[in-house]
Amino acid sequence: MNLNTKVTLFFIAIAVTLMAVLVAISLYAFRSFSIASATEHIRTAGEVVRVHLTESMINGVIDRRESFLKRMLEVQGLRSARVVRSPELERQFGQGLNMESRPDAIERQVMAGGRATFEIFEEDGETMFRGTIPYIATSHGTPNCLQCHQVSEGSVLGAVTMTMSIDGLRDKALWTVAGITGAVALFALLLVLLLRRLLRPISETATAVEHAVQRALDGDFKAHVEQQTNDEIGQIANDMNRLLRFLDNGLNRIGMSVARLTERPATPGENLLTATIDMVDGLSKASHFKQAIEEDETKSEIYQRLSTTLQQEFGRGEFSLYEIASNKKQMKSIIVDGEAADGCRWCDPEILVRPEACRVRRTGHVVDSIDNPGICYAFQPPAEAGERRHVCFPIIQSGAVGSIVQIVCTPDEENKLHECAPLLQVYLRETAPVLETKRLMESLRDSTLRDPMTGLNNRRFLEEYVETLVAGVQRKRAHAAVLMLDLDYFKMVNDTYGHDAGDAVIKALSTVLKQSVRASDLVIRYGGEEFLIVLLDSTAEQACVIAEKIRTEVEALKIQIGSTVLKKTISIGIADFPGDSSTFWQAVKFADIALYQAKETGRNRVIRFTPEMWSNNEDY
Ligand SMILES: Nc1nc2c(ncn2[C@@H]2O[C@H](COP(=O)(O)OP(=O)(O)OP(=O)(O)O)[C@@H](O)[C@H]2O)c(=O)[nH]1
Repeated sequence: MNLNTKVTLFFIAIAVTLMAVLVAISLYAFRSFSIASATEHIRTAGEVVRVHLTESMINGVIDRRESFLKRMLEVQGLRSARVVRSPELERQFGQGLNMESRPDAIERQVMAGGRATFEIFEEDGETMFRGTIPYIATSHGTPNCLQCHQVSEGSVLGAVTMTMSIDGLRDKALWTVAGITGAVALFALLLVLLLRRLLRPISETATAVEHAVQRALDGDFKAHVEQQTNDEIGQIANDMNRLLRFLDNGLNRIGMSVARLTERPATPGENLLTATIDMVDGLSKASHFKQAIEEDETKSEIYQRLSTTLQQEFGRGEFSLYEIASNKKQMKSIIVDGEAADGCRWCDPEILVRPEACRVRRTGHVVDSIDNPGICYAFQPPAEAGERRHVCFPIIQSGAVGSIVQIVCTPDEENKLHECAPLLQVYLRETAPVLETKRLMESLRDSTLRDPMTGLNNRRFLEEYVETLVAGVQRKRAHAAVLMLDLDYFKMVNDTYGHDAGDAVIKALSTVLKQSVRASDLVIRYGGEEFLIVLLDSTAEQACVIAEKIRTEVEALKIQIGSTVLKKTISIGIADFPGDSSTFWQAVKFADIALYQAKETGRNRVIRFTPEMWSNNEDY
């Protein structure tokens, strides 16, 4: 119900109530007036009858009383008039004249009480007013009643009863009330019409403002509120239009800027306000995400955070994160469906060894099988998963695809995935430089811990890693064998064939060493032509077997240097940690002592450290 209707109904209710009160008061007033008027009439007529009766008695023509009473009835409205005698008068003068009937109950009551009585009653459909007035004997009047009547002062001599119709009075009253009511109703109607006319601009402006606000809530700020007056209401319409223009302009600019940032295409008919709020919200979250990954220590932490974001912010359950190796010849599966992984679930595993098979890696563009079904042959979801689509996003680092995010969805999730794709790309754009920085830092750090010629870890790496290594051995209550290896007469190679030949020998040896131990073991280039191997979960006795194998392989190794084939031997010293020493570096020292022993006793041999070697420490 609008304001105009409400106010109209309110005024009509007030007008009706006022008219009802007015009619009630008027009717009551007219009734009181009619009764008072009729009473006065009857009192006057009664007095006339009394004077006439007295005069008739004095003049001896009382027998004409009845004709007088009959003539009285000719007075307009008067319907009956009669006189009755009191018992005292009957006792003195008898029962009365011919027309004089017996007093009725009211007359008897009036004569007994000496007080006039008036009443209204209905007769033959007519409203009648009856009055019965007593005649009281008094000696003070002229003539003196007590001269003729043998009664005491104040006695009732008789009563006159007259009836008159008050229909005429009632009709007049009703017509008057009807006239007043009609006039008031007309006035109220005019008032309501005037009020409605005054309220119309307020009501219409309020309705227009309401519609404009509703459209604004739906993201449409193009509504216009018509200015109908030049007063405050018109000012409200004006201000509303200014506000709408300001919001429309401002939100359009914000929306366009945010849309440019997110590269999100506008959807026709979308709510601009909520879309902008969502986009700003998304950008804010992406910014927090960037801050978080910048503070992450390693790439794997970043990948893990990205995985958690895909699950929690984007509601994705099926996805893969891949990383392209720095030599670009391999691809590593980092996370699949939220879990750390080293294989593929959604793609042909061939991409891991031949990254070119991955379309995103090859093209550097988003690969979307929703828009282009079957676009990538490498996408091979497992049969039990059912029908699936994929959108793969590249994360560009140093101008090339460094990592890949693959999102997998069912056909009915296609739209949802497309909707969140722009924001996801914002996250990936934020991730790219951070991943790149981390990758560079890791590679820089790796280079300081690695010997560039052989690719083996260096002594510095061992120094950094030793704490973890010792903790692992102690936790598992296991043994680690420390092997110290040194090429025999290596100086001779340099001196005879040159430094490059010496380098080639060292490289060939490092390959043999790497291939001779497990991937979990450590092979370290400890010095120039000196190497250190830590065999984890291995006692010195088991290490002796491996060391012997290394020795024989090196002995059999043929290194081609130009037209010459070189053959070298190696000496190896072995110590057991913690079997020989409770500290790791002491075990290294013991392995070195054993190596020295091997050199001293002829080279090309494996010597296991014994405590006696240490007791002769001063020899070394
Ligand atoms: N080519 C080459 N030579 C190196 C490298 N690092 C150390 N050397 C050389 O390796 C030689 C080490 O020789 P020595 O430790 O004196 O002893 P050796 O000749 O190996 O004899 P023994 O160890 O006693 O059997 C030195 O001449 C170093 O210059 C390297 O990276 N490349």
